[in-house]
Amino acid sequence: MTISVWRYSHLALAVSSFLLLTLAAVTGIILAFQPLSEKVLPYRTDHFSETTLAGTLPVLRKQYPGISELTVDKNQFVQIKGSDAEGKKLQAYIDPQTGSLLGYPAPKSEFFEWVTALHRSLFIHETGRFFIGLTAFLLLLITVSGTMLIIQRQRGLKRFFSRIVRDNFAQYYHVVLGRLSLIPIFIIALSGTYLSLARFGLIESPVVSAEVDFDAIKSGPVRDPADFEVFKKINLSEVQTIEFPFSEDPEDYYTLKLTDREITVNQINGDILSEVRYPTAALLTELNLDLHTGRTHAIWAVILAVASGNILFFIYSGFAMTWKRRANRVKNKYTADESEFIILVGSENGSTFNFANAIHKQLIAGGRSAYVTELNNYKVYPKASNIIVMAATYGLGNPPTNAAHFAAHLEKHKQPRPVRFSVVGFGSHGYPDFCKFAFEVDNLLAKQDWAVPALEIHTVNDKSPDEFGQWAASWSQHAGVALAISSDSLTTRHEPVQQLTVVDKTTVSTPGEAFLISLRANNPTDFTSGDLLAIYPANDHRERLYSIGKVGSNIQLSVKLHEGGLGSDYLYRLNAGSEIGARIVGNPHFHFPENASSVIMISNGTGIAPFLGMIDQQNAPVDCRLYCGFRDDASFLLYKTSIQTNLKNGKLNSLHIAYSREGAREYVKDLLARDEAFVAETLSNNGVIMLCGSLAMQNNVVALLDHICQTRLGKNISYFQSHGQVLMDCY
Ligand SMILES: Cc1cc2nc3c(=O)[nH]c(=O)nc-3n(C[C@H](O)[C@H](O)[C@H](O)COP(=O)(O)O)c2cc1C
Repeated sequence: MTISVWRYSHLALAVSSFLLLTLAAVTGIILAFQPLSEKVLPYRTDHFSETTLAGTLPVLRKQYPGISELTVDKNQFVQIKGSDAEGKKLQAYIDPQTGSLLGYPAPKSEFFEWVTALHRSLFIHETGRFFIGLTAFLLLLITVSGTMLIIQRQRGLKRFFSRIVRDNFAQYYHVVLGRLSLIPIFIIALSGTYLSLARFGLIESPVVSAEVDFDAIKSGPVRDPADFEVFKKINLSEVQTIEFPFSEDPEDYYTLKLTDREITVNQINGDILSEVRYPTAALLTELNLDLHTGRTHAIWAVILAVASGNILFFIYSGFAMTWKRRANRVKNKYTADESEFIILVGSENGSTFNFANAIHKQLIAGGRSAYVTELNNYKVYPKASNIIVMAATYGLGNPPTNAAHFAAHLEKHKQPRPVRFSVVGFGSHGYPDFCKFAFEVDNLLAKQDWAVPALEIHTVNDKSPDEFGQWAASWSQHAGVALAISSDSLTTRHEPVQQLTVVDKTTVSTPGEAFLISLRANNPTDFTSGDLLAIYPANDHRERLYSIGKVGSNIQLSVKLHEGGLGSDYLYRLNAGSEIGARIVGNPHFHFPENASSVIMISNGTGIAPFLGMIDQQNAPVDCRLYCGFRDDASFLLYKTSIQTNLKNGKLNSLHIAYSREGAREYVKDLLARDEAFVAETLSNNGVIMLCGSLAMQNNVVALLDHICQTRLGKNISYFQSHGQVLMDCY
């Protein structure tokens, strides 16, 4: 089944149930505190679980001759009912072994009663119960469709719990929390559905009662109840209620309502008079009540409260995601048939529409007829001279939902005249199949006899406005259409910045060299090596990202000073003590692996920055090796001291340097080619390879790694990428 079916079902179910689901979740959170508030009462005794009926019933009957009933509640509090020595009504919690009085039951909390009624029936009796039952069932379906979506997103059940790439807050936590609370929410939904079905008689749960044959009741021999075999065998923890004999007559007997059966016992000789097991449906009803209310275990009650809280978060984040998707849709001024420029978009979460809109607006403003639509709507465009495809990639290099039928439509609809085309792929290097779908679209278009390639395919990593700007500039030149795309309209709004103070900065003698700058967050902040620091050099939309090395508790960046470079120039002009506003962006896909025993770090140039921090942070016995490339020995000098210290103290096991402009004039790839066997061994022993630096280096190294993987391990590199064994953060 395609992702769209599950997504639309998930959304439709959520939309149809969100009001009642919100109410049920809020009341559910409150009600989870009811068992917690009861469990703290001091009526539970330490020896409860070792007490048998033989040890308690004779004691109680002697101490309270007017006792008529004993109940054990879900908190394991023992309560008796009857009359006291003066014949007054008695209802109290007691210690089952000594019979001593522990306290009197308080009247039920009106607040909890009120919330329970709202939770169960919305105060409208059976109608309300029906709607609440329906909501529980819809929640069950939402859980199933959500699970299917996670399986598809994670590309298989096996990787259900593997790393999630962070796209945006709502989406990331919708999935992360969804995975964590899946089982409790499934249980809440299933038990709620079951209880409603039982309540409406759709699951029959007949009340059974033991039948006693009065003719068979014997009046002897008289035995001490403490010696009754049946009482010796039954523990208090198995008891729900015990009805005591009304008088001393043999015809009056004990009725033991246990958790799984009902037994009647002759009060004279301890014979079992009758025994009947409860039907499975009744046992299941009890189990579902326990699971749905958390009344038996405090920890489970807390889990239910947290899971109900998560349901509220899912409602918020689910709608936030949907809103974002819809907000980016387009309004067309011209029809498809009258437009010269056709922009076809493949987008799952809507951000690619943002880019398409920017181009669309510019074309319209320039007096051109342009039309934007989804790739699935592809058809014949009689007046088209240019087609631009902007396509994201999802899952196993799959098309987004709104592009899934493009290939079939393309086969069917031939354009009547030559049309120039250009494909822009939107993707993320965090995924193994970078922009795969866009490449497929490019290939498919290239095969059409009417299609004339205008440009080579362009890719945009992580919605980079700069990379998109590069494509826009090339395309506008090629198509002879003026475009002025401001990154303002493309940069997604960023979260508030925080203040950092410059601790230290090295100097350079000429532009083109790199420098190190260390910053300290003014307020405590959680970050680690591999995260990114976003700075805003001109205090406007323009954002520059740098890979962080956490050295000590400081943020250390390694920056190449570009002449006139916005970010590098800004950072270089800072002095110790200066304050800047910046934002730490979590980049979990490039954190040092938690469980690997060996890690190969590969970098070129300033890509060494996160590794300096990762090496510095080492305190576990991980075999860390660094392969790095520089122009010459002078470029390496900046990092030499700290690396040599870490080599000496054992945090780094070995260092391999390639100089491209002196000595053997080689690249980091050449070093790896020499150590091919070791690279293969690292991967086959579940080690991890991390790459940081330029995309050119990444391309060369990935090609080599793929060759090593295929020849020595019989697998493609994508196998190791999807198992989190090859991590990349290149730019
Ligand atoms: C669940 C998920 C899977 C993704 N899979 C890939 C992938 O396989 N290859 C890739 O290059 N990008 C992948 N991406 C990144 C998206 O293609 C990228 O963020 C794109 O800009 C999103 O565009 P949209 O908001 O228009 O859907 C994935 C993103 C998500 C959330």
